[in-house]
Amino acid sequence: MARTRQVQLRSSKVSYLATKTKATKTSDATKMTTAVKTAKATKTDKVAKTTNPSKTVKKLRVTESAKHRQDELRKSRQAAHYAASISDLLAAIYYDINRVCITYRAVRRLKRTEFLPFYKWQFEQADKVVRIVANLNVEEVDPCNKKDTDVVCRLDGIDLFTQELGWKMLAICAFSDGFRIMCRDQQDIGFWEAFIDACEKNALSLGIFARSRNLDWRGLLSPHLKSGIVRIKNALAEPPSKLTDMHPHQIVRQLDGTLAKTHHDKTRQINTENCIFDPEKFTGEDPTIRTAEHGSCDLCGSDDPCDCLLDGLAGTLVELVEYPDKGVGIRSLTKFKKGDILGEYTGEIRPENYLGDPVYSLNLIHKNDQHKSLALISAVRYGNWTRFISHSCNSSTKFECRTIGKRIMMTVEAARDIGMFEEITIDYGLSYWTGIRGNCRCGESDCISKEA
Ligand SMILES: C[S@@+](CC[C@H](N)C(=O)[O-])C[C@H]1O[C@@H](n2cnc3c(N)ncnc32)[C@H](O)[C@@H]1O
Repeated sequence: MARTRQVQLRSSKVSYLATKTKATKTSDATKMTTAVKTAKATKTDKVAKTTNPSKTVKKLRVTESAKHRQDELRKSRQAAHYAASISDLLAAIYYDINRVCITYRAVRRLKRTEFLPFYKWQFEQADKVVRIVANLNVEEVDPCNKKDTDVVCRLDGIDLFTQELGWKMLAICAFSDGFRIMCRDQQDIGFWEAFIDACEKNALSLGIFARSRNLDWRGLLSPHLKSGIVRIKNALAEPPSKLTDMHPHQIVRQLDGTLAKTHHDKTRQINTENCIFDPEKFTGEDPTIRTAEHGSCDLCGSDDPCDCLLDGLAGTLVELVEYPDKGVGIRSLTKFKKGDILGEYTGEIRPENYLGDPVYSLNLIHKNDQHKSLALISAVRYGNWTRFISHSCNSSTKFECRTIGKRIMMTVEAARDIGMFEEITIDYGLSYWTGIRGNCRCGESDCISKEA
């Protein structure tokens, strides 16, 4: 039986706890840093009083730019030092938020009330984090207040986080177990600084991720409207999202940071989780229906049609991003392992000689005969996120033909481990780049179009 595995995304708690940096500095250390900074500032003031003012301004500027450079250097060293833990933590945050949103949707839309206690608990925990930081900004609170030590004990990092990234980002991240564990345990302010930097770089991505999945971050902030904290008021003044009615895979973050709806030749592209068979568009039986000639199920091994389904979890942890020279592509918001099935390539089933979609169509091939094409899967109008994967001459995924449950399908599978925030790529095949579609711009050293 072919090696297959549904994606096994690691539990956020476990992955973060495994990499959590040991506490090295205490909050006293932070106070010390502040004291040193103050002492330095006082020293500078003294210098200003005893020397020529113009020289001093210059000197101060030089000192400032040197300090800025030093600061940048220190930050980049910190980032490199903590990179692995931070990328694990960010993966945990996306994973946790996604889980909360899936649960919320199950309760609200599917009336799956058994998930309500989990959602309520997550909301309460997130609420505690926001409340503690809000209290801190209104009045001094005892950071070791017994009541709340289970949620947040270290206020330096989380307060800095809120100052730098704002209340909306705090409310979004507060829904994550991984983030809350960090708030409770992480005493190293250097780690917090590097983490804040990484979050800042991905703030837009996190914001879109939360908004397009309907995360109720406003619900956490609105009780604090009366607190007088202006930045909370400002965060809530942001107009409510227009993205909530759209599937996350119909929204693209463009190079200039703006959002666009997916389209091709002025026609909107719609998300579909399954292939669409229309007898008016394909003569004969639906070629995606499993028959004996397609062998056993690749998930359970059964020789008869079974109830196995490919779960779509991997697809919920990717985002659509515009890449230079290539158009829309796919950015991973988690880590995948070699062999993971990332998703099914979906679209409308068309005959093999269909010429209406030269850009997105893929052959549905026979599992036991790679040269036999059963149909075309045309994804120009209907399809899922997999249709946006760019080509690379050194790709991270590959197409496979699979028998799963009652169907046969083309899947996208990890050909090697894929890192957090990496662009997911696939090999379109040599013939793709010989026609009207221009040259490959993957930039790999052995790119097929390099000489072109
Ligand atoms: C299946 S679509 C992928 C999604 C597409 N980028 C979009 O914006 O909808 C294939 C098209 O993407 C672009 N593309 C993908 N990979 C590319 C690459 N390595 N170099 C240049 N263009 C690429 C080309 O325009 C190609 O025809």
